[in-house]
Amino acid sequence: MTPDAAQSRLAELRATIARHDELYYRRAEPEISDSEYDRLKRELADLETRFPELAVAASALDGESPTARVGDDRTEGFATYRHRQRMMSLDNTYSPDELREFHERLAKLLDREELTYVVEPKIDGLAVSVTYEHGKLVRAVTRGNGIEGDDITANALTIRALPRKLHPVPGGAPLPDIVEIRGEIFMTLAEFERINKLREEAAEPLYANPRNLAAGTVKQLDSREVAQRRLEIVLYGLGYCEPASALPATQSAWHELVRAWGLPAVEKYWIARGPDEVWAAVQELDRLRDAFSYATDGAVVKLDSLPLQREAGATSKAPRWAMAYKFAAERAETLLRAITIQVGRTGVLTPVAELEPVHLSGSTVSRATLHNRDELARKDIRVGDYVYVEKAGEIIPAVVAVNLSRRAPACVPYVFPAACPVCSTPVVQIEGEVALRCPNYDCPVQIRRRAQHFASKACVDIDGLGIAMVDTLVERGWLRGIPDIYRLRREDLLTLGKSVEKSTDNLLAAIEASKAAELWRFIHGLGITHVGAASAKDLAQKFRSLEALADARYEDFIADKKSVIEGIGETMALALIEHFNDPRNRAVITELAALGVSPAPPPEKSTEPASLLLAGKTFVLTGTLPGMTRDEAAAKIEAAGGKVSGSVSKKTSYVLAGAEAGSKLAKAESLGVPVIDEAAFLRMLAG
Ligand SMILES: NC(=O)c1ccc[n+]([C@@H]2O[C@H](COP(=O)([O-])OP(=O)(O)OC[C@H]3O[C@@H](n4cnc5c(N)ncnc54)[C@H](O)[C@@H]3O)[C@@H](O)[C@H]2O)c1
Ligand SMILES: [Zn+2]
Repeated sequence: MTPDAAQSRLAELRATIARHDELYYRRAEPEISDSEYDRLKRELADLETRFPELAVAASALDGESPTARVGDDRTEGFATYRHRQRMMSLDNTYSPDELREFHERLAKLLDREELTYVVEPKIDGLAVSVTYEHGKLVRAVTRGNGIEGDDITANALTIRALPRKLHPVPGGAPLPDIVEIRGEIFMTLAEFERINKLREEAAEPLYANPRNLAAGTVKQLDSREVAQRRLEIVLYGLGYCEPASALPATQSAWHELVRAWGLPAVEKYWIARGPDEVWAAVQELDRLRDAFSYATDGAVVKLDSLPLQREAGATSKAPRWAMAYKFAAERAETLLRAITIQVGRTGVLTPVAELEPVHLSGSTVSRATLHNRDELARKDIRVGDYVYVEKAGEIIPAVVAVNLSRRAPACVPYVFPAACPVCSTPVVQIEGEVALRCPNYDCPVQIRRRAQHFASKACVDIDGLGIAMVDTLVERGWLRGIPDIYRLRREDLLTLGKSVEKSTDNLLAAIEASKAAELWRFIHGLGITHVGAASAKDLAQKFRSLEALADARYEDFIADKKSVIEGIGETMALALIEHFNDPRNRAVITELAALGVSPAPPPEKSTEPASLLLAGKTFVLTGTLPGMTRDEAAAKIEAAGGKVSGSVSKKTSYVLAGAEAGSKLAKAESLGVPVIDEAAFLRMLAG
C-alpha cells in the first residue's frame, strides 16, 4: 500500500468508525454487526502500526484515534458524573494465539512464569458503575467517555434485581464507606421478545437485539417509560473502594464478596493457572453460555491477583491485565435473490435482503436487513451475489459482506429507487438523517401503519382491528386515514367473507366503544414522533382534550427554558408542534370529533392535597406487582401522604404484596396486618 492510499484509507476508517461509535454508544442503533465493526477497527489499528507517522498526523489534525479512546456514550439530558476511578474498555481478540501472547506479555512484564487468571463471561449489555456509600445505593452512572458518564440513577432504580442496600457479610469486614462497583445492565431474551412483539403489533420498527434495547432503555429520559421494561444487572468489577483495606486480594474473592453483599454476580467463573487452563475455561464457557440469563459475546480473562493487576497497569484505553476473547459470530453464505424496500409508518425506506434460505445459529434465515441506501452502497451488495450473513449478538441477522469470488459478471450495482415503491412519490432525504423517506402523507403503506398503530393494544386498543384486518380495509379502499375507522359501514364489511356477520358486529361494537377510550390512548395513537404512552398520559393530564393539545404553543411546553410539564422536554414539544402544524393532522382531530369520538380525560388531579388519603398509613411492599414497580408504588404512597417502611411490624397499616412475596408476607399474616394486592391498592388510592 502506498502512503497516499494508506492516508486516505486511514481518514476514511477514522470517519466511518466515529460514525458507528455515535450510532452504537449514543443512539443504541448500530447499523453494522459487532464483528464487522471489530474488523474495521482492526484494519485501522494495523494501518496505524504500519504507518505510525500518518497516524500521528491524523491525530494531530482531528483528535485521538478511535483505537486509543473509549467509546463515548454520554447523551443530552442527563447530568454527568465523574467516576472516582476511570472506567476502561478491554483489548479484544478473536484469535487463540493472541490470547496466548497476552499471557506471554504479562509474564514478561511482571517477570514471572506462573500466573493465575480468572476467566469470566463477557456480558453483552452496557457498562454501568454503581456506587454504594455505607452500604446504601447512591448512584448509577454509565461509562461515558471513561472519565465521566451519564447519571442514570433514576432509571437504574427501576431494576428490581439491584439492591438498595448491601448486606454486611456476617463475621466479615465492615461495609466500605464508598465503593464503586462495575457491571453490566442487560435485558433477557424473553423480555426483549415481549417488547418487540408489542412493537410489532403497534407497527413500530423492531429492535435488533437485547443489548441495543437495554442501552436505548437506560438512556430514556422518562424513568416511567423505563419502568415498563424489565432491565437486569450483573456486577463483576471493582472500581473504587474506600477504605482500600476493605478489599480482597483477588478478583475471584471479589466475585464472592459481590455475591455475599447480595448483588447479582456472574453465574460462573473459572480460576485458571496458565494459558492452557485459560483456553480450556474459555471453551467450557462457550459450551455453557447459552444457559446464562444474559447474552455473552466472549470471555474476559483477568489476572486474579489485584496487587499484580495494579503492577501491570493500563494503557490509555484498557487495562494490561485483562483481555477479552470474543467468540466468532456464526456466519453462512447464501444467494441474495432480491432486494425489497419496506416503507415504515413515517415513510422511511428500508432495504431488505431476500435470501435463499440458509441455516444459521439454530434457525433458518431468509431475510436480513440491509439498513439503508448508504450501507448498501458501501458494501456494494448486488442482487445475484453470494453474501455472508451473520448473527452475533444480533437476533435479526445482517448481511455483512459479499463473496466477490462468486460474483457473476451479469451482476450490476443495485440502484436504490428514487421513488416510493408503493405510491411512486419521489423520495426525499431529511436533513441530518441517512434515511430516505416517502413524503406522501397518503401513501397506502403509511396509512396502513398509522391505522395499525392507532388500533393496537398499546394505543386505542380496538379488538378485531389487527394488522391483517387493517391491511384488508386499506386494500379495499375503505381506510384512507385514521378517522375512516369510524366511518366503516356494516354492509361493506359483510362483503369480506361468508359467515362474517358475528365478527363484523363485534368489530363495529369495539369501534363504537373505542370512541370513549381514555384520552392518552388517542394521543399515543396519533403516532407523533417521540410521544410514548407515558408522555401521552402527561399530555392528557395537562391538556384534557385533543383540541387543546393540537392548539398548544411552544410556551405551553417550555417557559424560561424549562419544561412546563414534567417529562415533556424541548424535543417532544417541537415534535408536537410540527405534527399539528400540518393541516392534515389537524383535520384528523376535527374529523374524529365530528364522528362522535369523545376521549375520556383523566380524573382531575385534586387540588386538595391528596396527602390526606393515606396520611398516617404505613405500607410495606413485597413481591412483584403486576402493573408497577415497587418504586412506583412507593412513589404513589408517598404522594398520597403515606409512608413506606422496609419491615413489617405491628405498626404497619398494610402489606402490599405481589407475586413471589417472601417472608414479609408470612410475618404480616402472623401479626394480623392486612395484606392487599395491587388492585385493592389502586382502589384505595382512588378513594
Ligand atoms: N456494531 C457497531 O456499530 C459497534 C460500534 C461500537 C462498538 N461496538 C462493539 O463494542 C465493542 C467495543 O466496545 P467497548 O469499548 O464497550 O468494549 P468491549 O465491549 O469490547 O469491552 C469492554 C466492555 O466489556 C464490558 N464487560 C462485559 N463483561 C465484562 C467482564 N466480565 N469484565 C469486564 N468487562 C466486561 C464492560 O462494559 C467493558 O466496558 C466492539 O468490540 C464492538 O463489538 C459495536
Ligand atoms: Zn409512498
